[in-house]
Amino acid sequence: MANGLYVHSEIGPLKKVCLHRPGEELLNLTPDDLERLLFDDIPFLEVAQAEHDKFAELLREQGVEVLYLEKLVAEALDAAGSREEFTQQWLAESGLKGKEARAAVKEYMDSIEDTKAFVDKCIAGLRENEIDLPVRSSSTLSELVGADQDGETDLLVDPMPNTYFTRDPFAVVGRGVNLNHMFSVTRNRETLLGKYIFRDHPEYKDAPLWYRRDSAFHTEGGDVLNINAHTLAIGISQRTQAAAIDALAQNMFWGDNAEKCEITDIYAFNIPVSRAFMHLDTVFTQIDVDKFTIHPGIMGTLQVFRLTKGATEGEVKIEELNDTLEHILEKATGVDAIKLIKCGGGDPVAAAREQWNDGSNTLAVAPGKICVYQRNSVTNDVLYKEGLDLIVVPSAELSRGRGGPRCMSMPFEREDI
Ligand SMILES: NC(=O)NCCC[C@H](N)C(=O)O
Repeated sequence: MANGLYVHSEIGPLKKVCLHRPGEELLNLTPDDLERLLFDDIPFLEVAQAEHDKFAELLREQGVEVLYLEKLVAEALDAAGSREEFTQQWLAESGLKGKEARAAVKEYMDSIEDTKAFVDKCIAGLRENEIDLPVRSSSTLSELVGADQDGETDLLVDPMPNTYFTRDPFAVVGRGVNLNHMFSVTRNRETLLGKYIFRDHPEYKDAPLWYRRDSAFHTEGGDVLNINAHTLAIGISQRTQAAAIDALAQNMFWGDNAEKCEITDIYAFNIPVSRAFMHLDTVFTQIDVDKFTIHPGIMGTLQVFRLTKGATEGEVKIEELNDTLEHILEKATGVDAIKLIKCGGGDPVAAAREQWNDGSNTLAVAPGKICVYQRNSVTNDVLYKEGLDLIVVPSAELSRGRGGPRCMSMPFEREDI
């Protein structure tokens, strides 16, 4: 069994990370589709790519091996001969209406010889004017009513513009993976990419899954923080339902792969439901052994629960922790004194503005050494003063998707601390 996954913390020296360079999917964003596709503005692709290339280069300079998601998927499909199966599933989840349209898109996708180019196209989406669609057969009501009902759109298949936020469709925990069922229909298609990597890729196949994309409840990787080998923090948020955490705990403690799972304690943080706070990592990330960045807006309002394995088959114990966040984190991490560093330096206006552009969303490449967005200058000054080593990522265009360095990365391997 091949499985090159190993993540036991948020801050251990980063060895391998999975990214996606934003591609033509961003050229298929139009103002009318922004809200549905979970964007707030249309990034300028050329600049977004240059910023992303810089992010990758900065990571490589730190000795991190950068893996590209689309390449991994292509390698997985080629290695296992599973491109046909993938295509069928991608088509089934593409929102295409009618047999004829589906057959025409299938023919077009099959004609792309190179598997990497095919995966890029699956992510980019398809415009109506890209293929010769057969005249509508009028054989189904949905074809007759068509776009008028769904709102005008010139897209035949939606793009997956959020793919560069590799943090969310799956999350590596220990030596296994939460393969998520995501909150939105549009983003849930990204989990298909993960399904084939962790099933078919020569280096990452047969990964034990702690969560499955066909689960009933939704959860996303931005809510998952690896505190240590045995402790997981997870947000109850707009994107992760409490019921998904119940299911995850059940799988980790009692599921088919439970003997491979090292997690014994799951801390569930109930954060306010809003677009600005969509995931736990938009308000809270670990940056050093004893330090976290935090959006001050959530302090004092947090309800926290601890889930542990019960004594009888299938039992999960749940206790509510009534203590300060610092004390709860001290207990979770085993560190004597935890320091919470406020985004925006405590100024509510700077905090709200910089949190909107992911001031609390940092990626650690080692304890105390973190990637941050350049634009969050107030928060970055505070972090410098606290002694952190900052790797500054240009962010004028990347930030328009509402995700920061942590959102744009999924660690596959970290050294233990
Ligand atoms: N972990 C994260 O906070 N990811 C950012 C995701 C942004 C994306 N536009 C979304 O709404 O899902």
